[in-house]
Amino acid sequence: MAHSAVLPLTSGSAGSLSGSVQVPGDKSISHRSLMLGALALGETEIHGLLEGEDVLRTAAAMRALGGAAERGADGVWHARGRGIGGLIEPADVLDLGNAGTGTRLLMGLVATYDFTTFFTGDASLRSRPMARVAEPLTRMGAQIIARSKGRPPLAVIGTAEPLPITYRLPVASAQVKSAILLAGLNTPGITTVIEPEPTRDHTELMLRGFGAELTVEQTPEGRAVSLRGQPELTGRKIVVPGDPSSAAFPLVAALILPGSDVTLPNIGLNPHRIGLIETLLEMGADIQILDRREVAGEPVGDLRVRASKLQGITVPAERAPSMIDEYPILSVAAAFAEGETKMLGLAELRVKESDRLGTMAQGLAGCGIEVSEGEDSLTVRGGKGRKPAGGTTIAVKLDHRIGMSFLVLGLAAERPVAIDDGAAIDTSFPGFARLMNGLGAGIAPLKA
Ligand SMILES: O=C(O)C1=C[C@@H](OP(=O)(O)O)[C@@H](O)[C@H](O)C1
Ligand SMILES: C=C(OP(=O)(O)O)C(=O)O
Repeated sequence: MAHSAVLPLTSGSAGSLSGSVQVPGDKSISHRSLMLGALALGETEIHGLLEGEDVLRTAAAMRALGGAAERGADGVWHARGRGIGGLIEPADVLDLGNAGTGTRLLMGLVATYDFTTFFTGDASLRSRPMARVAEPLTRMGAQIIARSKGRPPLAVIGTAEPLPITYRLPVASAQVKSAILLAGLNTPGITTVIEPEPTRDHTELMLRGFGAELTVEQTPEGRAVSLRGQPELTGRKIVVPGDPSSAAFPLVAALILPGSDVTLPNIGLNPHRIGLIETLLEMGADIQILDRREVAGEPVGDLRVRASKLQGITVPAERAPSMIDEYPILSVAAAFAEGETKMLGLAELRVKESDRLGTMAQGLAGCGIEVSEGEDSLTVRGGKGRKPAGGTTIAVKLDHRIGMSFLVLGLAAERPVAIDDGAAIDTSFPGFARLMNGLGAGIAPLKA
């Protein structure tokens, strides 16, 4: 899996979008299903796995740790494990590419094994803070040696005698929560994570589904998740729903292109993931949720989206964990709304694949949009009856969500918008340009 070649893309003014398209599988659920499937005894069958670069790196890492994770000719993935305690020391460095989730969750998974694992990734991953995971894992007995500020490359020296901990999350992060719970799998006794602000709970749902004993309790300090260590996990069937964070791009494109009517079937609607839908509905979006159902333990539904007049609103800080990856595309929607949209509580955006607050503010300004960047907030002033000017090239800094956001903006701007490199889009949304063009968009390679 070599890092892909640079791929400049451009998107120009499109008419309306119409049709029905299935977005790829959920990235969070895909990582977790490979990890738990390659730990559990017996076979885990995974339908609809996201075959994006980030997830393929996790599959390779699980194989290096002694598990099995293979794609069948029919597109169904099969994982098989050696049971809790059965992982083996990888013979080489694990290269997780662009994936923060893969890296942080795997750091937890290997921390309670008596061996050493080395991690690295691309330039974006090597700039991301891992101390937030290293700190609780150290309390459990592991040692982590990293570059300054906890950045990769790093080594996790696992412990042969792990200690269960009770840990209160200092930042709202499903990745940190999950890393501790996964470390707790090979730890005797009860490991507890307390989260003052609830974050996505796919790890909890899936651990239970594989047979672990896990309880969730509301305490004065927050939501306390407790896992009994050394469970016997057994393989199961997993059906991965469409990723709501990927659906966000065609969804917002349909809202801002007059006359559009798009259906996005089979989208995950976990309550900890739908902050964007909630926000857009408050802004006046015409989004219908059809045929709500439960598939393999996760809520799912079909979204029908029609072009809408949007109004600016204030998005409260407490909503951030349920739409943390959606602020780049929300800020594009805000550029087409009447009035001001204020997004609060965004400090975590500074430590994603790029500093998403800075990258969005700069890019929107470059497209002629009035925007102001606070330390942990972003305010976008849209409307005034004019389309954003566009007509610029955005440096995406290896950030898939920045790339896709500006390509969506270009569809509805006065002049085309280009991105310097769309290769990173494959990390979470392979086939993005093809899918968007199938709905009527005009996204194409940028000719030199
Ligand atoms: O647990 C996960 O799968 C994820 C959690 C979020 O990160 P944080 O936990 O750092 O907020 C999110 O940004 C990321 O894309 C996926
Ligand atoms: C932040 C993201 O992913 P990760 O942390 O896994 O790199 C994302 O997909 O927007």
